[in-house]
Amino acid sequence: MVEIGIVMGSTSDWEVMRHAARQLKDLGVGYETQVVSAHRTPDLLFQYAETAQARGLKAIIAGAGGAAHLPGMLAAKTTLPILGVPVPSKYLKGLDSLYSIVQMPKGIPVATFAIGEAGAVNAGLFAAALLAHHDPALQARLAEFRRKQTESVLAAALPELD
Ligand SMILES: Nc1c(C(=O)O)ncn1[C@@H]1O[C@H](COP(=O)(O)O)[C@@H](O)[C@H]1O
Repeated sequence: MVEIGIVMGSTSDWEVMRHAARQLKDLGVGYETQVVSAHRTPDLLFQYAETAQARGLKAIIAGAGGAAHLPGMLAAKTTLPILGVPVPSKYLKGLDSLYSIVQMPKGIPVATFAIGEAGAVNAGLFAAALLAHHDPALQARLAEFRRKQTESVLAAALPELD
């Protein structure tokens, strides 16, 4: 069952956004992926947002770079939670993406994550946490992910000096 939408402004965002998909896949969460752009495919954006809830989506992860209007415009057209991922941009290194996504006017919220891979990973984990609220098996898988992460950090050794 597809419950999370992962959308991005361009195919060039996939290198970052695939990390959100990876988390969801590893946790057994059903997701779909699609390129949707507020600027380049505005009609598709409206259609995607307006049909998302009826199609069974519970949240949408939206990644975009530069003048990143995609997450905010989705949030304007659906009351589903929108998880915004600022994709690094060529000249401003993603600060433009971050500011575009995080500085929403009051009344239309977008949950904004870190720039780049860490943001995409955490958006995936956060989406899973939203669903886990009503899914004990998923909650257990998330807890196991945390347990293994802790284990690998504790097992890590720092390099010796020459
Ligand atoms: N920020 C947006 C939106 C949007 O917000 O609707 N649509 C595309 N883009 C961004 O443009 C950047 C460059 O895109 P190209 O690599 O296709 O030129 C991408 O990071 C994309 O998210």
